[in-house]
Amino acid sequence: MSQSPILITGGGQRLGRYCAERLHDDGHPVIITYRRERPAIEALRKRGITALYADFSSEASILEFIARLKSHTHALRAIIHNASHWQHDEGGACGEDFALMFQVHMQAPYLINLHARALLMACPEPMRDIIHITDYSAAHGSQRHMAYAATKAGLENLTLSMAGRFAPDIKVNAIAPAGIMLNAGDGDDYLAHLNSKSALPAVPGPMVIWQGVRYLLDSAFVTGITLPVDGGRHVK
Ligand SMILES: NC(=O)C1=CN([C@@H]2O[C@H](COP(=O)(O)OP(=O)(O)OC[C@H]3O[C@@H](n4cnc5c(N)ncnc54)[C@H](OP(=O)(O)O)[C@@H]3O)[C@@H](O)[C@H]2O)C=CC1
Ligand SMILES: Nc1nc2c(c(=O)[nH]1)N=C([C@H](O)[C@@H](O)CO)CN2
Repeated sequence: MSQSPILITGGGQRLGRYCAERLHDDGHPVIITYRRERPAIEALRKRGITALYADFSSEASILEFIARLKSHTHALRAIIHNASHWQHDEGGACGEDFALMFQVHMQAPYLINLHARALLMACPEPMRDIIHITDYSAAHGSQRHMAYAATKAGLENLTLSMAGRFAPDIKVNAIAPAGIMLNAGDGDDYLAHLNSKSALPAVPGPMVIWQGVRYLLDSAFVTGITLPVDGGRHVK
């Protein structure tokens, strides 16, 4: 059983919440970050999961979160960067949206990994992990989500740099999902559109991401990879 907590950002809903709950079920102490207080956050607290407020929209707010994290724990078993702002490019170039996605997808993982490295090194367990949740579009582009895909590509590149810099003490890997969960308002047409893009047509839900997280946490000989969890889009 893990004694040092696992931090997962954006753990208040959807994929992050599902993985936070499974990690807790597996006996890991879990810390999630959230921005908006709501019943789901209280429900996680009632399960024994720690919820820390974090807004990754500026360097100052990222550093403020890191300071609170360090006052909350002296060690971490793993950091899972799941938080994300998903914004399309429609309506013309919007620099503010690009800047926000840079902050959330690149600057927050960069600063948290560098500043929290000592917390991972203080973990007495044999393995320590950083996992970046990126996106299929990081390696393939997206005509409707160009800024989103570009900032996820930056996170994917950070995986390579930090895997080399943090080895052998800390493993650094990424998971690149595609079409995992629908959003409110997604209709049958969009579901059919998603299924048409995959060799394995399905919108599987968060279990498949949890399986990837568990694999990476348990694998002592894997670092610097991006694990595609996308239904085989690249072979379609
Ligand atoms: N869902 C899917 O099918 C796919 C998902 N992915 C990736 O998987 C991960 C999880 O996806 P999903 O669960 O749908 O994600 P969500 O869109 O539900 O976002 C996850 C969390 O990110 C947090 N967040 C957003 N902006 C900020 C910010 N500025 N500061 C701090 N936290 C922020 C939110 O916290 P709060 O709610 O507390 O405000 C939110 O709960 C993401 O990285 C996503 O890009 C990739 C491909 C497919
Ligand atoms: N932060 C988010 N990123 C992404 C989401 C999401 O809901 N939040 N969704 C996708 C999927 O491609 C979705 O459109 C189909 O499941 C991509 N990234």
